[in-house]
Amino acid sequence: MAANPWQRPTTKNFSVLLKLLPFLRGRYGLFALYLLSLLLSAAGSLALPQGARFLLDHGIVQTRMLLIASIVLFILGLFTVTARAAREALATWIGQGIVADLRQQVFAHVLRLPAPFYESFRTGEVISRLSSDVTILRFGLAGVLGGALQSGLTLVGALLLMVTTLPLLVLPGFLILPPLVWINLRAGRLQRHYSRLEQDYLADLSAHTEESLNGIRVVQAMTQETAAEARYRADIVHLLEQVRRRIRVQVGASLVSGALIFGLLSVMLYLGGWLVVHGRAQMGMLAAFLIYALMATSSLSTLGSLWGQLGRLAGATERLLALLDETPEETRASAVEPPIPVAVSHKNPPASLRFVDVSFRYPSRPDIAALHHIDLDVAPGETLALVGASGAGKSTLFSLLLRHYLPETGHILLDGQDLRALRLHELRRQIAIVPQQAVIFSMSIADNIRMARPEATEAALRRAVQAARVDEFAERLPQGLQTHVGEKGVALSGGQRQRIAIARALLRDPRILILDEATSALDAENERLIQEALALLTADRTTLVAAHRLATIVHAHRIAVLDAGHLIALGTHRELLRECEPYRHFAELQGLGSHGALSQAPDTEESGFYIR
Ligand SMILES: Nc1ncnc2c1ncn2[C@@H]1O[C@H](COP(=O)(O)OP(=O)(O)OP(=O)(O)O)[C@@H](O)[C@H]1O
Repeated sequence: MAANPWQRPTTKNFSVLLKLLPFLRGRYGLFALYLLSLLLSAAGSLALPQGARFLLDHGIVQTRMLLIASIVLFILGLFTVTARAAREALATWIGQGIVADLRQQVFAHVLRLPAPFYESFRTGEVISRLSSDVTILRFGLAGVLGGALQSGLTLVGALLLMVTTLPLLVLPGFLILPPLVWINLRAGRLQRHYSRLEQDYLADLSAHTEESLNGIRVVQAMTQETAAEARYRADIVHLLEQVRRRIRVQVGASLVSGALIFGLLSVMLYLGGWLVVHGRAQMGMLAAFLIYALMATSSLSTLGSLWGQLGRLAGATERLLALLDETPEETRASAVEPPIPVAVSHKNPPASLRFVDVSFRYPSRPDIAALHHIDLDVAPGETLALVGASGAGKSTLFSLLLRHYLPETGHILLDGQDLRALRLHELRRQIAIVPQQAVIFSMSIADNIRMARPEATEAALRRAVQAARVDEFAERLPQGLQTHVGEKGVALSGGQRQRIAIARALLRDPRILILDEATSALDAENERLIQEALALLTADRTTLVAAHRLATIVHAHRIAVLDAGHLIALGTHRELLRECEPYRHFAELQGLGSHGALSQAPDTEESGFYIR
């Protein structure tokens, strides 16, 4: 099962269901109608035995009376059936409406949860809550809560009528009530426990499904199908084990309760019959009493079995509401300082950036600092390259800039303003990133690009498409730019996906551009073409580029060398070749040493070169 215990909220009481009450807002009228139909249908059902009592006590002596009785029965039946149908329809409609609202609210909320949340919370778990827990609520809210209300009302009504009909016969009921309640409470608790485990295994199943299918190519390439299947099978076995236990408790409880209930009814029949034989009660009274007793006991056992399901419902509600309790990104940051709106226009000049003593550790790896006391100034319009071995901290710096995480110490300033003081939306509107692996959504190529700036004109889209060389492969597709690319863009090559990501950045026209190994998926020819597009893109805007291939960044204004989270040197390519041993070594490995591209690389006079 999943190792992280905080992902598994448990519930010992049902008060969590009360938290669904705010979702009734806007449905009060329907809910009042529902309560009315609930009352009327219960009243109708409880009135029927009175007819039987009347007929039995007075005997069927006249055909006229029989006719009236039949008509009354028909009208009462019709009334009850109508009220019941209205009750069920309203319960289902209100229940489904509440679940739809809740689901929508939870989805909107998880979309805004920050990177640290997704570090410790598997996406499969979130998906499971939005699917299987929602399903429990969808079927349970009307069925279980509605059923509980109806059975509770019928029980109270039937008990009252039993007391008013033959009060003496109610007394034996007190004998079996305590064991009956105890059995049902105990069974309910056990069922709740097993249901919770069942849900946990279902969540694991979802997480494993998601992981395996997301990485299907890797699973297949590494011939891990059998291992993935075995993991899945193990979850199913555990799941079925919980189902088996739950059924065992359910069957045991209903057998024992059934035996107690029918024992009680037999005693009541015997005692009631004795009263009739001795003239102390009438036949009709006894018949009505027994019908009410049957109604009361069957309501009681329905409530007993619903008790277990109520726990399931409470568990599912708690899981979904727990997601709503997670703090979204904007709130986290604005708690630090009040948000200050920033006017953004595409005509704005390039931004300046400052990293002041920035250190950071990932929440999931608190023992290792991914960045140590980084001090770095990036001038407006400057292209600053970040180089360093894998894991040096380049992408982490970008994540901090995008405020996926907040620095542990220090500040990042954009145009002199702390990122924490900016509204997240405003900050990210000013930045475009071309990541190492472009994420393509299942929609047309045009829409994939347009998501960077939905309001962009057709002409702007065309320009971005041409500059990023998307047109070269899009023209060969059946519907050109309108071609729907499959889930995650499986129909596209890595290079084609990257070109779409570059087109997105071009269309976004940001003040700050982040290129995180943007051309690593391209072949030499495409890389050359894209470099031209990137030159357009980086001109006149502040750019941060991470690259392993130095050839792609020798023309950057300055290059920052990172090593295990430390900024060890900063300068132009020439300066670094001269003064920075790790950089020289790096360059020589790539044939760019002092005899290579050095001579062509620019050497900005005031580069602010230093080595730490
Ligand atoms: N989500 C994460 N959780 C925990 N540690 C992480 C996470 N992402 C990166 N790290 C760690 O932080 C350090 C810096 O990683 P980062 O991804 O910033 O390196 P990088 O220089 O971008 O590497 P690459 O060139 O391979 O992309 C590494 O030690 C890495 O293992």
